[in-house]
Amino acid sequence: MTSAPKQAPATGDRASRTSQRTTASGDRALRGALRHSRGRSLAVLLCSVASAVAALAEPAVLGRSLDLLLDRDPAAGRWVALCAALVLAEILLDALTAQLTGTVNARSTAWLRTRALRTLLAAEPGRATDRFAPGDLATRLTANATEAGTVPAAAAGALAAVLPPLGALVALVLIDLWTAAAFLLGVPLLVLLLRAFARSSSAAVTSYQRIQAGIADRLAEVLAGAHTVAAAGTAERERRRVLAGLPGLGAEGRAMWLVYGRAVARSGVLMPLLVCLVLAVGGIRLAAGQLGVGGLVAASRYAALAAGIGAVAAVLGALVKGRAAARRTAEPAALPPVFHGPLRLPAGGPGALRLTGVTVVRDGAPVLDDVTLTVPGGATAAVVGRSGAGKSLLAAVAGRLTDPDRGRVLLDGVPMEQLTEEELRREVGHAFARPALFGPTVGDAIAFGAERPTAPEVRAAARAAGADGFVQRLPYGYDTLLADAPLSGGERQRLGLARAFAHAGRLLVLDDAMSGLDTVTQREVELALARDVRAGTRLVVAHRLSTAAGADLVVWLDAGRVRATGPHRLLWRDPAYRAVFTGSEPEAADREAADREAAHPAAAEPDPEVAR
Ligand SMILES: Nc1ncnc2c1ncn2[C@@H]1O[C@H](COP(=O)(O)OP(=O)(O)OP(=O)(O)O)[C@@H](O)[C@H]1O
Repeated sequence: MTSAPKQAPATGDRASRTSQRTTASGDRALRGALRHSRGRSLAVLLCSVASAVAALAEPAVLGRSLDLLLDRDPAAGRWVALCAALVLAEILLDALTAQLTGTVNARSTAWLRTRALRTLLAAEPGRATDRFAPGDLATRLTANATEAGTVPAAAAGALAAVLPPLGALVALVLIDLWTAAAFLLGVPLLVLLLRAFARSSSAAVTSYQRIQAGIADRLAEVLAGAHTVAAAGTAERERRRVLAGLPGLGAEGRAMWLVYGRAVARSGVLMPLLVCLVLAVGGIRLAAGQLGVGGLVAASRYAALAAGIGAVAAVLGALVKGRAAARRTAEPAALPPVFHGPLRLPAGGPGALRLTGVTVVRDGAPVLDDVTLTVPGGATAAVVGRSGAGKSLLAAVAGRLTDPDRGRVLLDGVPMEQLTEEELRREVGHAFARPALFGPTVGDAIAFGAERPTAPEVRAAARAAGADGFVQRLPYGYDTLLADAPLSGGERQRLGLARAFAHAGRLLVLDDAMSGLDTVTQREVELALARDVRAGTRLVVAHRLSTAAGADLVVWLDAGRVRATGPHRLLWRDPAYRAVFTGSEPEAADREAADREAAHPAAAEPDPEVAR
């Protein structure tokens, strides 16, 4: 099946609405993560606030100790001990905060990632990869989720980060109004600095993350197509294409560091200037006898603490980065889930399949157009048609891997979307041309499904799919690790078929699932399917004439529409139908058919069994 173009660029109002929506869903995800680690986040908040309080109390206690020591007051010992206790408490609380922050980060990341993954898997198959390239999705669920996961702890720590500077300012006011006034002179500059930092770093971070995901995506694409790239001799060109984003990434990275560096440099100049100013004013006040030595020491320490407001830039930076990352993680999680109803199928039903007026629209155009057909219960229907006719889409709709935009699909009279998920997946099976195999071992790959078949059932299914022979020859048979089992395309297909057979329900959809089998093996598998697998309705997408000839009914698709349904032998009289298999124009197909008919004469008149 052809995939749709990735993420069309949005423009103007639409782009801004999309951006607002993704920001809102990112923030919602962050609130969820915060709720999930509420207790530990609160502990981070309490520990960091307690540490900040200890840091705030320390200069005052130190100043007081100094004054008492200078006065040779016997109470000085108690104050020195208090000072030491405060320093110790600060160290212990910081260590605890670091440990708790690590836990909160890990839990929040896991929550965000699980949530995104759950919604991705609950969405219609293919929807996510239609909208997001695989490498991009991988980055969103790994690196971006990790960055977003730091937000709850960073938010809890942010309060503690502003507490010492603000508290220090209050302490300055209490110690001496003039020293506080000297410090306040520089505050407007500080505020401007922080605002500029938040604004410019947010844009650079978003752009950096987007380019990074682009590189990851192209890399995943090239790795998946490594054989094609090698065969085409385009490795160098692909290397350049994958890394094409590097200069942009470098530029955004430099921009990020430049913004950060400028903020640090400006605050690096501003802060010592402020402390010097406070010391100068404090010195004048000391000389004037308005301030004691301890007061001056405390004021200088508080000025340094208050100047630490610049460190808030780092916390702010982490929050900005995390929020941008949360937006990216939450975006795929906004895909709508597939709806499942509460109904079950009638017991013992034959698996009659009915499609009425089924239309599937992709990229604004119908790719299945008003398809109506009936496959009687227990019958095998072959779906044939030229490449791109819509066969795979029809198979996906019939097995409810995708929902039609219009029309209905009924199994034994029950609308598919009204079935419970368990009933749907128990009664409707699929096999594909390029199956993905899951499970540590070969046996697990066949057993993979909602309900696990027994080992004899797995073997029986493998026998029916023509897989038992080569599986037995593997070093540990069914227990061979998939990673250690070198499989050809046809062998993979047979394992995929075995998986479908082991879980066969009343409807089995085989989408080109035997294309890699030689004709003799295919015949054997078809016989075994009829003989050894649970009886039911089969919908078989096929390009081979023998499959159409062996089916009870053929559904002939042409450009997304049903051109005719009927038995193969009757459809075969139509040169256009024959051309589907011979690949030639109808006239040439006509000649070929005439030659064939000369060898195997068949009725020539149109037949009422063929529906058009
Ligand atoms: N997700 C999608 N987005 C856009 N177009 C799609 C999507 N899926 C399928 N199509 C289009 O629908 C049409 C039918 O595709 P489908 O895969 O069903 O064809 P097919 O008959 O199975 O072809 P083939 O025999 O080559 O496998 C094609 O033109 C394809 O480009």
